[in-house]
Amino acid sequence: MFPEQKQGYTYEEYKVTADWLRAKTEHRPLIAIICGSGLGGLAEILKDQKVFSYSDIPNFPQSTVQGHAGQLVFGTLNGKSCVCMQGRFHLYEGFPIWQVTFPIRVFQLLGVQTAIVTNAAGGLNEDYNVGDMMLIKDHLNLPGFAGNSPLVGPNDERFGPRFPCMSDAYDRDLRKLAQTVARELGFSDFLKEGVYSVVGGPSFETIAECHMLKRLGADAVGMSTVHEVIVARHCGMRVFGLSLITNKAVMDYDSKSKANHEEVLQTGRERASQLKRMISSFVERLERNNNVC
Ligand SMILES: O=P(O)(O)O[C@H]1O[C@H](CO)[C@@H](O)[C@H]1O
Ligand code: HPA
Repeated sequence: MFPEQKQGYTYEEYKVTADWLRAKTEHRPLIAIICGSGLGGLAEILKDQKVFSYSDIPNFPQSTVQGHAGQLVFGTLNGKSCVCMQGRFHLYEGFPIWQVTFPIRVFQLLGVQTAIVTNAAGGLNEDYNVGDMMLIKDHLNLPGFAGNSPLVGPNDERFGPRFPCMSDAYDRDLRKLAQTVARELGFSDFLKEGVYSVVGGPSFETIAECHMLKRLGADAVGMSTVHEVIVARHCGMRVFGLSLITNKAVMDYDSKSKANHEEVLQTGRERASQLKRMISSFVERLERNNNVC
C-alpha cells in the first residue's frame, strides 16, 4: 500500500499561516501584488516594510526560479496597506496546483480584497513590441482544459462556490482605471489590452504551438497567473492582471530568435521603473469598494 498522497490544504492550514503572519506584523493588507519573473523590484515601492522569507512562513512553498526572490513583503503604498509576493510558484517547478495558489487564500484570510497579478509573457500578437505592458482582459487556461484546475477536489464553501463564474475574471473598472493612469503617465503608446494564455512550461513554445495559441485568440503566452486568478476570483477578490511583454514569440521558421529566460529578466529590468510608476499610481487611485471610472 502507498501512503495516502496529500491532495490539498485544509482550511485550518491556510488559517495557521494567516494567523502566524497576523501575529508577526501589524500590516492589514487590502491589496496583494504578485510579482512576475524579474519584476520583484516592484516590492521596493512599499514603505514601512516587514519582510518574511518564504522559508520562515509555516506551510509556504519555496521559490526555485531565478528572478523570484522568495519573500513576502508587507508595507504601505500611498497610504494603503499591501502585501507583495516577491516570487511566485509555477507548475513546472513540480508544485501541485493547490500549492501554486496557496498564498492567495492566505491573503483572503488576511483581508485582501484586490489582487494585482503581474507576469512576464511572450507576445503572440504581431502588433506587440518587447517592453509593452498588456492589461489582461481574459485568459485561455490550457492546463485547465486538461483538468488541472486549482479548484479540483472537494469545494470549501468558506472560500467560494463550487462553480465560480470566470467571464468577469479581470475587473473591467480596474482595467479602465489602468488605462487612465497609463494615459496620465504618458505610457499609452506601449499599453495594450489582450488575452493571456497559460501553458505548463518549462519549455518555451514551439512555432506551431505559438500559431495555435494565436489562432485560439491569445495575444500573449506565459506559465503562470491564471491559476492564481481563478483562486482569487473563487474567494471573491477583484483582479487586475498586467503582463510585461518581455519577448516576441517566435512565429517564423526562418527566424534565428530563440526565447530565453535571460531576455525575459533583462526586459523586466529595463521596464522596472515604468512598472513601478504604473502600479504605484494605480494603487493610489484604487478605491476600497468601487472604481467605476
Ligand atoms: O509568469 P512569470 O512568473 O512572470 O514568469 C514567466 O517567465 C518565465 C519564463 O522566462 C516563466 O516562469 C513564465 O511564466
Ligand atoms: N513563453 C512562455 N512563457 C513566457 C514567455 C514565452 O515566450 N516569455 C515569458 N514567459
